[in-house]
Parts: sequence; C-alpha cells; structure tokens
Amino acid sequence: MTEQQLREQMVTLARSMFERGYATGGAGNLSLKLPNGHFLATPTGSSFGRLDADRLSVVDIDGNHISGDRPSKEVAFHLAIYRNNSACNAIVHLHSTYLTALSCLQGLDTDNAIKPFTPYFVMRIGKLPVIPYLRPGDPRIAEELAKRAADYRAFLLANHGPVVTGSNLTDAVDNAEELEETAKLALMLDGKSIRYLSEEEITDLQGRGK
Ligand SMILES: O=C(O)[C@@H](O)C(=O)COP(=O)(O)O
Ligand SMILES: [Zn+2]
Repeated sequence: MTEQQLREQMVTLARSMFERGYATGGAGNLSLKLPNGHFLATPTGSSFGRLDADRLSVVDIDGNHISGDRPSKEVAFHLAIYRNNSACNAIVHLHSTYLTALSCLQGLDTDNAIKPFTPYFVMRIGKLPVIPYLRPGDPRIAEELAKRAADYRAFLLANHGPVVTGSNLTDAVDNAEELEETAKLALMLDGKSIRYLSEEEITDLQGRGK
C-alpha cells in the first residue's frame, strides 16, 4: 500500500473502532510502519472519531518528529516494540472498557492475564503479560515493553489498557477487538465454573496460526 492509502486506512479503522465503542474521547493511539521506514502515528490528544489523514504524525525510529501534528505521547513505547520485533508493522493502544477493567484487578497472573478458554485468543494473541503501572507517557513503559516485545503479541498496561501488535493495521485492529471481547467474556464468566483449554489443546492451536 502507498503512504496515502495507509493514511486513509488509519483514519477509516480508527473511526470504525470509535463508532463501535472500542475507543472514546481522546484515549488511545495507533501507529504503523511506512514503506520508507518512518512511522505514521496518531497525534497527541486526537479522537479516533475525527482523525485527518493529512495531519497524522510521522516520526523516525529514534522518535524525531518529521511531519504532521505533534505525535502521541506514547510514541516511544510504540517505537520500542518496532525495534525489538521485526514482525510487528502496526500497533493499537486502547482504553477499551473490558480490558481496562481487567487491568485494574489485583492479583493478575503477570505472565498471562487471561487463562485461555477460547481458541481464537490462543491463535491471535497467545499470552497477555501485564506491565506494572506507570503513568501515561512515562518513558519506562518503553523499557518494559522493549524487554518483552520479541516474545508477545499483546500487553496489558496495569490500571491503563491494552497494547496490541499486528502484521499490518487491519491485523492489529482485529487482534485488539478479539482481545477486548475475550476480556469481556472473562469478566462475564468470573466466579463461574469455566472449562479452560487443556495444555494439549493449547499446544495444538499454537501450531496452526489464525
Ligand atoms: O492514557 C494516555 O494518556 C495515553 O496512553 C493515551 O491513550 C492517549 O495519549 P495520546 O496518544 O498522547 O493522545
Ligand atoms: Zn493510554
């Protein structure tokens, strides 16, 4: 896809998430890798419902602002993931309701906040590690994500929300939506007797992709 097509795709997918309630107000941010090696990101403070393709931010791998409006304050953690995972070409950060609710619970398994009970979670996400709470924009979020970026496709920022990667922006958005619905189910099922997937069933799914 050309840079112009990628700009328009970011605007379209962001609006779609906004209209379906995955993003509200000015929360969340998106980025993707451009064909010239730079990164397209949502401007800081922007609403997913009202992005302008011509004003999206462009930064280089060191975070230098190349063009467009001032980039998201979280661009450093997006770049930390790209630097450490060459399979990642797009990133979605949301404050979606169910994942954010999950991120506020005490006693989460920090290696994997959602114990698998549906195949698609295993196929699309695998495991969801929890990053200790840091205030939004804190540069240490980038350090924490850099340590784990090579091994995971999504992360849960404690008391904040999810960070989800993909092979392109459509894939990252699909992964984020799947993860949000999985968190909704996990909270709906809380306290009920769940039949979790067995280790054998999880291993069988891991070899199959999505
Ligand atoms: O939670 C926050 O403040 C940020 O992580 C966020 O979601 C929005 O920040 P910007 O991308 O700078 O608007
Ligand atoms: Zn945020």
